[in-house]
Parts: sequence; C-alpha cells; structure tokens
Amino acid sequence: MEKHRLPLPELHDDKHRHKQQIQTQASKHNGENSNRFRPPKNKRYRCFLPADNNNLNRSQSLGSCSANSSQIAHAISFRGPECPDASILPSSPASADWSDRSHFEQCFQRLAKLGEGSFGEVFQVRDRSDGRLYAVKISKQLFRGEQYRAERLEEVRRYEEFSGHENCIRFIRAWEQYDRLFMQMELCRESLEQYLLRCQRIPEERIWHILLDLLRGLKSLHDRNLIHLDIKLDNVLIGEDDETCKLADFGLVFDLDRSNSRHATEGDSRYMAPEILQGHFSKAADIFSLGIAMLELACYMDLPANGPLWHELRQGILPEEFINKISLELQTVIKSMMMPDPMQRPTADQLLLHPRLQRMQQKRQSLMTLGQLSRSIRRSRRKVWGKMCNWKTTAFRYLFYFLEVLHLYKPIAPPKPSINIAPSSPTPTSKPRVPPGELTLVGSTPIANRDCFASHFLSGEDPLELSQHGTPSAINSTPLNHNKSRLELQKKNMDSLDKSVQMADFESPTFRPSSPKILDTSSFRRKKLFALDYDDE
Ligand SMILES: Nc1ncnc2c1ncn2[C@@H]1O[C@H](COP(=O)(O)OP(=O)(O)OP(=O)(O)O)[C@@H](O)[C@H]1O
Ligand SMILES: [Mg+2]
Repeated sequence: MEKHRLPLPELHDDKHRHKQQIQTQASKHNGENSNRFRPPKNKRYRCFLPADNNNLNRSQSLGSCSANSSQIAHAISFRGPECPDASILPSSPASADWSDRSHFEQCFQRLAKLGEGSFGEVFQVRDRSDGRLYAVKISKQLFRGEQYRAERLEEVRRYEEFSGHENCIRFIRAWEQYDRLFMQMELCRESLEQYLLRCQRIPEERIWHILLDLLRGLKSLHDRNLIHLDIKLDNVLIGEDDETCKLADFGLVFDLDRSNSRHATEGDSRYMAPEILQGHFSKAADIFSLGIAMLELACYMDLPANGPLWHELRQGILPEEFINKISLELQTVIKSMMMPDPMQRPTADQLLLHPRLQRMQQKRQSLMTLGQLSRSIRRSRRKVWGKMCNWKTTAFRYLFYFLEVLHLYKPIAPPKPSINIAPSSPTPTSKPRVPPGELTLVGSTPIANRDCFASHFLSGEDPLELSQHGTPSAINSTPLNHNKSRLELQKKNMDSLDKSVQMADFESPTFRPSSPKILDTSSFRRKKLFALDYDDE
C-alpha cells in the first residue's frame, strides 16, 4: 500500500525577529535560494529543470524540444520601427566551430551566477564582441505552451517599456532559443536584499534616498496604469556605477486597463498587501509592498511569510521594539503606506509630495543642474579659449606684418651663404631638398608654421577635435589661412626660404634653421595651447 507522508506543520514564533544572515554572500552568488519563506507562486507550469541546467548546450536543448525553429535564436522586441536594431540579433563573434552552440554561448562568456528567482537564473556575462559586462536572465522553464510563452514575452515588453527610466533597470535585448527566453540587461552591483544582509544597519538618510528612487520608479509604472505586484528587496537592484536603486523583475506586471484581475498573479507573500487575498489588485497593493519593504530595510526585520505576525502587520500593528529605532517622520510614512485599508494609503504622487522627499528632489535637481551647468561652462570656456588663441594668433600676425611693412622685421632672413659650401657641392639638379619634416622646424614663424600644420589637417575640421590628435588647435583654425594676400606673402617667404635652404649645408654646425626670435613665438603659442589642454581636463 502506498504510504502518504503528512505535511509537516509550520511552526511560528509569536515574536518578530531581526533578519538573520541565513545565507552568506558567496552562497547567494552561487545561486542558492536564500528565501526560506518564499511562498509557492501561482504558476501554471511548475516544471523545474534539474539543478545543473546551466550548460545550455544544444544536445540538452534538443532533448527537450522538438526539432523545429525553436533551435534558431529569434530576437524578441516590442520596440517600434524607430528602434530597428532591437529586433536583429548581433552576429556572434565566435568561430564557425561554435555554430552548434547556443546564441548565448557564442556571444557571451559566462562568468558567475548572480541570482535565481522562481522564473529565471541570472548570470554575469562578458560580451565577446565588446568585452563589456552584462547580466543575462535565462528562463528556467521551457516554453510548454503559447500562453506561458506569451507571459514571458510580456515581461520583455515591460523591460523595454521602462528601460529608459533612471530608476528602472536598463534592458538591452531579448531572444528565444531552445524554448527558453534570454534577456540581456545592464549589470547591477547587487540587490537591495543582498545590500541589507551585507550592511545590516542602513543609515536613515540612505533609506529616504532609496524610498525616493523606488517611488519615482513606481510612479512611472502607475502613471501608465500598470502595477508591479512583486515589489520586494530582491527585486530592487543597485546600479554598478552609482547608488541609484532600480526596479527590476517585471514578470508579474499587471495592466489595469487591459487585463482581467483573474489573470493577475500575486507576488511574494511576505510583501503582499492584505486585499490581494480577496483578489483586489490595485496600485495601493504596490504601495503596501513598498512600505513593508522599507520597514524591513529600516529596522532590519525578518518579515513573516504567514501566521499571526503576518496578519498583525496587515492590521497596522507594527512591532514597537523595531519601529521605535527609526525617526517619527519615517515611522509615519511607513505606517501610512501600510494602512490596512487600501483607500487610505497615499499614492506614489502624494508620497513624492512629502516635504522631506520634496527637499531631496530639489537638492537632486539642483545638483543635476549644477552638473549640467559646469559641463556647459567647461565646454564654452574651451570654445572661448580656442577663439582667444585665434585672436592672439591673428594679432601677432598683424603685428609682424606691420613690422614687416615698416622694415623693422624680416620674417625669414635668408641665411648667409656658408663658407662651408664646398666646391664639390651637388649640381643644381641634385641640390639637397628640404625634407618635409624639416620644414616644420624651419618654418616656425607664425606664417610658415601655420601653413605647415594646415597642410597636414583639414581646415574645416573642429579645432578641438584636431587638438586631440596632438595638433595645436589655434594654429589650424587661423582665419589667415584663407587670406589671399597673406598667402602670397607667405609664398614669397617660402620661396626665399627654399632658396636659402638650397644653399645651406645641413650638416654644417653653423646652420640655424630659424632665428631664436621666431622659435620663441612658436614656443609661446605652444605653451598657451598646453595651458588650454590642461584647462580642458
Ligand atoms: N541585472 C542584474 N544585475 C545583477 N543581478 C541581477 C540582475 N537581475 C537579476 N539579478 C539577480 O538575480 C535575482 C533573480 O532575478 P529576477 O528577480 O529577475 O528573477 P525572477 O525569477 O523573475 O525572480 P522572482 O522569483 O522574484 O520572480 C535577483 O534577485 C538579483 O539578485
Ligand atoms: Mg525576482
């Protein structure tokens, strides 16, 4: 006779507890699920793959799906024609021997497992084409039916929809292959859950900043009449470069306009609003989840998944020993978000009007404006410096021309015929010509130097860009380049220079390619340009 084991009774403490570090960071990264209290989700297809399903090679996949187009990677995108790249998969940089591998393996090198939820496993990967790091979420279950596939694809649509918001995770692309969904997104540092386990006590100022980030992210969903339904610390990620918190995991997002609430799926029971039990799905449910997540974060409290404590928290009874540790201001906000009656909870818009959050937003705004301002000041200062250098160059040129006209200055005096010119010096046909490199040195007068550089670079180019090639920008952008009479004058100078050079013995120690005065001018200019470059940095 078949024996049935009775389910073990759930034992509950009747006291709230602090979160325990039940899982080390390392084991979290290895993908072990820390969530002891995680309730089973309302899923139609519970068919988990074996634990060692990381190697998504073709043979494994072939065994799990019929030989059809599912073996070919297909891009998935709901972006319109304005973003045609999204619907094209980039060609893999891997060699032809890898053609039997999945698109994922061809394009990415898997580095580590970042986490695992009920729907997917997330890996840290390196893109083989650009060497950058990303996160790729691979669905755990195979597409066993159109309905399930449509639900997963809906998640892609939501990721794409909110990708541009600074408090939502940035999404790159998605594709399906071997009846699995792959989603490439920005790599984040850690989840808020991991952050809390690491820090344990988070300063209240930081809590307010996190609340502001999440309210802004939530507002972007609520403004579109969408509800997240799975707000929890594990689904909030902290950006790699900054401390910005981003909403992630749009797998359960529910459209209040289009969907029937029968199709809504509740999220983690630890964060679930009480009215969800009666099947009432509303924006207020997200506010409750965010409120209780803030309580967990601020008080380092272990949230119950069920039992009497679960009900107490939903009746507005918050444990004194925990809540007393935070300021009255934060207590009030959290309590209002956790009101048992959803109608009494404030909306995301109303919460964003809280004086403290308002002040923080203004501060952020002014910091942002300041950043933009300093950037634009730097840019315009660079432009002004460039122009000033041009003016100075022009002024010097006019001064030299003026002196030239007054016969007080000779730009390039032909060097005296050297006594070293040997009678055996080459015939006119084999006279030593000036190598192009030497011209730069010889013609270091404002005029000659200018045209040496101008001949190397296009005058139409942005001088600042040219300066990145190590070329003095002001020289290149001189307006005198286009001055016909100046060019004629310069041509005359060059002719005389050429003549003198032809006569000169380059080996002779007495030969001086240019006068010290002229070199001084150019070094002055160079100094100025260095100052300009330094200033830009
Ligand atoms: N872009 C990312 N960068 C870094 N870590 C990530 C990223 N995306 C997800 N993770 C990690 O992977 C975990 C699981 O990801 P996610 O929540 O998207 O999966 P899920 O299966 O939909 O989860 P759930 O059970 O909440 O529905 C996250 O909690 C987080 O720790
Ligand atoms: Mg998740």
